[in-house]
Amino acid sequence: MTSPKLILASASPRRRDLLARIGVEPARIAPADIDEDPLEHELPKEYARRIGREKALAGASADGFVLAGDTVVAVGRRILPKAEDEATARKCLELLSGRRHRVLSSVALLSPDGTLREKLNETIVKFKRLSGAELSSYLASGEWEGKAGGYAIQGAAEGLIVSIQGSHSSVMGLPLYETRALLKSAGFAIG
Ligand SMILES: Cc1cn([C@H]2C[C@H](O)[C@@H](COP(=O)(O)OP(=O)(O)OP(=O)(O)O)O2)c(=O)[nH]c1=O
Repeated sequence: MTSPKLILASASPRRRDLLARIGVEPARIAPADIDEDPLEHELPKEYARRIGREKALAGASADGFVLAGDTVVAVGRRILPKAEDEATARKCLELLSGRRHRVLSSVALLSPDGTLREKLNETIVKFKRLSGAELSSYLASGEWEGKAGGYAIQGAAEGLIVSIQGSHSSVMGLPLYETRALLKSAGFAIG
């Protein structure tokens, strides 16, 4: 009998690269097309958990494990958007400048028998106070595009980050410690 395969329900190339670091190669990539709008009054942690879960459930498959995740940048109870344009990225970065914020990354794993397991990582990131020139130069890099909170730690933004308390992989999109633990507890063979 062949062991069940892994389906990654994510369009994010970063999640694929991060998984490869722990020796996991998905057999298939099947991005979930779900409504990612937060519910009214939904708290950031609840939102991250719900979206991770919904992505995994949308990819439900009888012949494999389905792995999904969601990364949310939050300031207090406020969920920052994914920056799709420069004005949104600027607003996010002005808000993050000189202060701490939370990055919440959920990971959800659906087993072939229908069992859903999930974990959430919370990491605190602190940005330096950004000067006008720093802000403009970061915006010109375009690295913020499609990123939650308008920055990508895996690029130039790391030069503007004073500290990170928690998990670097989580800020990038997939908390590897939690992901490995979930896969192990579900009985998925990790190399
Ligand atoms: C804060 C931060 C976010 N991000 C990215 C990770 C996620 O791709 C994105 C948050 O959006 P997500 O909805 O978590 O992921 P996605 O849209 O890329 O992929 P899919 O929904 O198909 O799984 O922001 C970084 O790459 N680096 C960072 O430092």
